[in-house]
Amino acid sequence: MTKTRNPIGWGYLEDRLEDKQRERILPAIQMFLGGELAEHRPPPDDADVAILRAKLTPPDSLREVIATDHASALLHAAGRSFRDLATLRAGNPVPAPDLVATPRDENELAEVLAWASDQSIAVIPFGGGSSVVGGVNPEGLEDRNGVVSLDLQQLNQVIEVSERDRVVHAQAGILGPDLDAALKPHGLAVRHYPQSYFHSTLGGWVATRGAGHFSTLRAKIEDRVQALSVMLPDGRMVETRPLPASSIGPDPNRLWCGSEGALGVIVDARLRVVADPEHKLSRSVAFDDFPAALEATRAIVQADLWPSQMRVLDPYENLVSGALSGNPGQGALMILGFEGERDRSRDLDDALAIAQDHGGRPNPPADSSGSGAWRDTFFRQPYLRDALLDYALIMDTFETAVPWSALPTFYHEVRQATLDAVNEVGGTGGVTCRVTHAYPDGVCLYFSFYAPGRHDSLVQQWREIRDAGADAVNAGGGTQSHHHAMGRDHQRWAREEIPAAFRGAVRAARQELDPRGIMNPGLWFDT
Ligand SMILES: Cc1cc2nc3c(=O)[nH]c(=O)nc-3n(C[C@H](O)[C@H](O)[C@H](O)COP(=O)(O)OP(=O)(O)OC[C@H]3O[C@@H](n4cnc5c(N)ncnc54)[C@H](O)[C@@H]3O)c2cc1C
Repeated sequence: MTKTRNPIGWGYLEDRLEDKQRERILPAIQMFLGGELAEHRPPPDDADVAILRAKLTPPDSLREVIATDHASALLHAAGRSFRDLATLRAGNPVPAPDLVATPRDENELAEVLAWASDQSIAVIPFGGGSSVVGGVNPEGLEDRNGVVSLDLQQLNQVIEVSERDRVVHAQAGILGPDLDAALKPHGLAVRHYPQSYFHSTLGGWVATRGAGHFSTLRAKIEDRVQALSVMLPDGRMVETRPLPASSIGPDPNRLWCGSEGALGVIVDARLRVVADPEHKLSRSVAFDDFPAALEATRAIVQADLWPSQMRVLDPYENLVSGALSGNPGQGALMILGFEGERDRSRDLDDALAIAQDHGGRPNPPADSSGSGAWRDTFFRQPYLRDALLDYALIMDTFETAVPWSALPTFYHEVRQATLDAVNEVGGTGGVTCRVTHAYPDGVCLYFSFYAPGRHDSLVQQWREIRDAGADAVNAGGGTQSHHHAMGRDHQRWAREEIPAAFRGAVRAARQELDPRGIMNPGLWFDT
């Protein structure tokens, strides 16, 4: 069955939470909130969401690949952050692309770019549209002659699977599950599972420097990019050489990893993949508190054990996510996963021993109260967020990374600043945190916050909380994003994070590759 993308919500319309599922969860939400939710207000009909756009006339030669209808423009008007979804429901006209181009091959892609260049029309590459940082939103582009959303979903072929090199070469618009399906017969897998796995693309992962399933070693997608093909706005193709490593100057792949559509269109990528693991093991470990669990995490990653997954929930996250699946957790919880071609039970035993040295209490292997329950909640969360938006619940996340030496102070300060803002805005609510990725020198902390909002001012309320969290991250020396990218939303803080000379170098690279400035303008250090 072909499913329909929800133009103003997460994922597919067919997979939305059913009323009875929502009703089952509401009491737990009310309990954690310690306050009342606003009245239920269903989302508007798509057709009633007003969009702002100019009228552009595409050349006849492109008519077959260009859509001008309201539904297409609406679907491409925003990513899928809380801000995006709340904005789409707010009742004000939303900036949208004037046209949506969906080229079917590289020739059509070149033609779209040539037309846009010629007419000084902004082009915003669009993979799955799951950006949570304002990466695909045509905002602040009123000075352009128009905006085209460049949907890459038709460039979705697997070009080659090299079993020998363990590399897949595929077009950028392919979705996560389709890439894995092509690898399965070869006994290979990407095993890159962002929470947006079903709705994000290879090109989007690379363009945002995303992260997924692996918590160590292969955490970031840029470490797995072997080579890229990028089309510049003048139609030139840049192809980097497939190499396992090189020291011939700065790495060209790294210029486009994280380029967020601003340095050309990633047309295809060669990605290092892994053998579909024969062995998978997981255990959860209970800790009295988060600092003890963090110390155990550090000791495990510094012991060269490289767990494939290492999620560490602070007590608030453990309580809330457990309760949503009917089993509230106490204290902090570490979820350890080891997978691979060989049996990794010895690594798991060593990691468990280290965890015990730090006060951890391993749960029995079959205990599903830890890992399984948490994973289910994780994948359903975006649909839950939509359902709770009907009650004006502010529910969002932000992620950062810091060195171990900044912890646990950084955690406490960012959490407290965010919690203060939550209480200021909603009168009640909560902030939770989990470790999602761990490195020998530091860790990625992923914060979630929730507060009761008001239907008429959700975006402003969200912004107050989000800004407080971002300010605290900045003050503590963390990055504004470990894997969600900069987008339009993080520019204010990114300016402080990135040295001025490097910002200048990026601007110069942009001038060289895109002299007319049509590629995703307004992003990065333009202003
Ligand atoms: C519920 C939810 C959960 C998420 N979980 C994760 C997670 O676990 N890990 C994670 O890393 N991210 C996560 N994200 C963020 C998002 O899914 C990632 O940033 C993802 O990599 C974006 O891929 P996409 O194909 O949807 O790209 P899009 O959202 O379409 O685009 C993202 C940016 O990349 C540019 N772009 C896209 N394709 C190309 C291309 N071919 N060439 C040049 N530029 C391009 C766009 O212009 C834009 O700036 C999540 C988002 C949501 C909504």
